[in-house]
Amino acid sequence: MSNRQEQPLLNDWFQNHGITEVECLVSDLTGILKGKIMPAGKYLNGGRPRLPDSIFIQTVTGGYPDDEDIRFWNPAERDMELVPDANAVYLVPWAEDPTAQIIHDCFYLTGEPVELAPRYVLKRVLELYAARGWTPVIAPEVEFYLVKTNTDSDYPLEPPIGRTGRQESSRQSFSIDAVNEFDPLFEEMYDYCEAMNLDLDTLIHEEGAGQMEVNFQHGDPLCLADQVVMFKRTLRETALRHGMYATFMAKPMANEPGSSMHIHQSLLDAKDGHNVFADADGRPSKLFHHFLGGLQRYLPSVMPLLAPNVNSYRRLMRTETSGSAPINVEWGMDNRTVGLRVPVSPPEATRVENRLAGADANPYLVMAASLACGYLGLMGRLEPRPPMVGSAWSGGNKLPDDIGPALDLLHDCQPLADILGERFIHSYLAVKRAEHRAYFQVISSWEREHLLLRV
Ligand SMILES: NC(=O)CC[C@H](N)C(=O)O
Repeated sequence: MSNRQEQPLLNDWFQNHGITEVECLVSDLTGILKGKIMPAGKYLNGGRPRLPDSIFIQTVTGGYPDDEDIRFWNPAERDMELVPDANAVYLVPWAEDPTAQIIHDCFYLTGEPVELAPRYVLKRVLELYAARGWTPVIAPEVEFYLVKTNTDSDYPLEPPIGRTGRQESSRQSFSIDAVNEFDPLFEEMYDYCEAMNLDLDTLIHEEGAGQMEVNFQHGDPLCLADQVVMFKRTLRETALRHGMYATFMAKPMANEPGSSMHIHQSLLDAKDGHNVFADADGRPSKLFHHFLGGLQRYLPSVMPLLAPNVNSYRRLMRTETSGSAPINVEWGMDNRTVGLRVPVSPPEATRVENRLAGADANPYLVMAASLACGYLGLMGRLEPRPPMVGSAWSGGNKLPDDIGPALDLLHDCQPLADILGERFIHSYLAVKRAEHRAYFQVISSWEREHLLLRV
């Protein structure tokens, strides 16, 4: 069954698959799936689970920010009703009893949507585009590492053991055999993804030891953000079944490159479906340049959504092991040293690849943030700087180099708050600042190593 089904088909779909249980899912700010499990019968009879809106002000460690700002923006823990999106209904292919997993939208009992929900933040940006007669198209690429299981957080992660019984010890970019080391795992991953109608395009080996990348077929941003969320869950589960972990941390190992979530973006005319990023003569259009101008102007301010953790900025630091992680918001044709790569393509596929986001980011928020920056460029008719020809590495880091300064930039950018939602931005800032404080309370091995007997 296609994921683009209509609500009345839900009953039929449940019946065809003999569904007995439903997992009602909502992505929190981090991308962690929160929700409730229900018997299918109750669900089909109209039973709708409720959750408090505080799931959207929860930190990754399960705490809540404790400051004035958050109390102002979230004065009560209000109940929300979870409403299924009939286009986001998937099987749980690994479940013993036939189980559905359904992505839900959140509404207050008074009927208004909950502005704090990442999926809603993306929806409101898409509505702005729809009001102008434009349909954004996105193709995400997600990198990840397979690693040995690791149950003691004090120990660094290690590459897993493949079919040969060995660990990778050198760069194996694009090697088919290095992917096949994990054949049984990937066979199962493909089976699961097929059962869930996740539209994977390609799988490749990336630069790092045990690092892979999957590309998704381009399409509707909301549908693709749902798919990335479901893919992450599916892969983590598959890896566990094969005695490994799959991790989407942005920089899981100090001596290996980080993992990104690149997103290719184009814009269609909603009426006739033509790509408005190309002119009639096939050349990149004025709109394309304004979109790029918006990305250049506003991406530094939206970094906390693309690089949401302390760990995310370790990926973006230029070192011998940083690989091709970008450190700037320059653009260029067919150039992987810039943050905004414009691939050589036929006019109908004219697009920009935003290479800034880490694999650790929430896909709803990455797409919302990037499209919001482009939208501001379109509205303000911003012009980009001239394209970068050749290497952009030497220009220095043009992006915030840590989550703290990144949060300050987001705080100071009113145009982004107007688009993404004032209440969302303030809650997000409070949650991220609380996480940053919690991180600072941990004394690291570096401090014990270098400061213990020297200062
Ligand atoms: N294929 C690539 O471009 C590698 C990207 C790199 N791993 C990053 O983190 O950005």
